[in-house]
Parts: sequence; structure tokens; C-alpha cells
Amino acid sequence: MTVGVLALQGAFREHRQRLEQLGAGVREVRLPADLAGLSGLILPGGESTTMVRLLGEYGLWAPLRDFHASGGALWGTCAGAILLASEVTGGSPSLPPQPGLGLLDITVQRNAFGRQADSFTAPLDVEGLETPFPAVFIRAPVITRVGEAVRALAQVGGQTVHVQQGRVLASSFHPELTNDTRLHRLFLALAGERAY
Ligand SMILES: NC(=O)CC[C@H](N)C(=O)O
Repeated sequence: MTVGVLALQGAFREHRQRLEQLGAGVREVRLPADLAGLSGLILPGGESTTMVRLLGEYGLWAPLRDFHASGGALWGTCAGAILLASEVTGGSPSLPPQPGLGLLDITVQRNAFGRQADSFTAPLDVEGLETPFPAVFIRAPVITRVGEAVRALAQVGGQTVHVQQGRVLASSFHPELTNDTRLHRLFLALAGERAY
């Protein structure tokens, strides 16, 4: 089984390392053709406005939606979670709303923890894990609305930060920046359910 990491910008190398630590085959994805034969794809953290622009330049919007429709698992972390959302808030009021892939029925608010709590690490209780996960938040978004089909799996201070809808996972934090590989392992299990 091979999984991909979207490698346009951001923390894709760290995701790659975690996946390789677990023995998974990993491919960096930059072009539509790179998606062929993958079981899952991680969209990393970074800067979502930049990634939105690059998705257009590399012609990836429709291929990513097709990848999802054909059963590929997706996991967006931080900026990647913003890319997956059906609605994005928290951008500049003078700009049109930032577009998303719309593969996850959530509203996500960018930079939601404000300046004072710009970056922090919190032990996070995640449904499905026996002990807390050390979650690193960096100018993180929060999920302010979850659709009926979406399960909220973790919260910080009453804010939802980790969700699942079918074969799509999204996390507000950076799971690739710690040595804890449990969430990557769960993602590989989800991706492995794809039949080839
Ligand atoms: N660490 C991150 O991925 C930050 C996300 C960034 N604030 C954005 O809106 O895209």
C-alpha cells in the first residue's frame, strides 16, 4: 500500500517521516498523475491561502475530488483541514471567502486561537486513543460547525479540533511534529480499507 503527501508547501516532509517510521510506502504528490494508485493522501499544515493558489496552478482541484469520490482516504492537518472544508471563515473581511474542496461538511475558522495563544501544545483526549495525544497547535483553525454526517473526535477548551466524516479526517493541530505516530497509524488503517 502506498499513501501520498501533498507536497506543494508546508510540513509535508515531517508527515512523510512519520509514515515511513510506520513502514508505509510514501509518495509526494504535486501533479494529478501522482495520485494514481494511492490508497490515501495527507494534506499537510502550512499556509492555506498559498496552497489554494498552488492547487489551481497544478490543476489539482478536480483530481482531488475524484480521488475522494473513488474511495481514497484523506487527512487534512491544520491548513490541510482548511482545504478540505465546505466553508472557511476568519479571513480578511475585504476578500471573498477562501474556497475549499468541500469534501468535509464543516465550517472552519482560520487562526481561531488569536494572538495570545498563537502556538501551544496540549494533551488531547482523542476518541479511539487510550492516552492523550500531544497536540501541537500553530496558528490553528477551529471547527465551528460540524454537519450531521461528521463525528467530532476531540476538543480543546470546548472547541472542536479533530473530526471524521467517512474516509475523511481533519485535525486542527500538527500530528507530524511529535514522535507519537498513533494518529498516522489510524490513518493508515483507514487508507488500507481501500480495495485494490
Ligand atoms: N499551521 C498551519 O497550518 C496554520 C494554518 C494557517 N493559519 C492558515 O490559515 O492557513
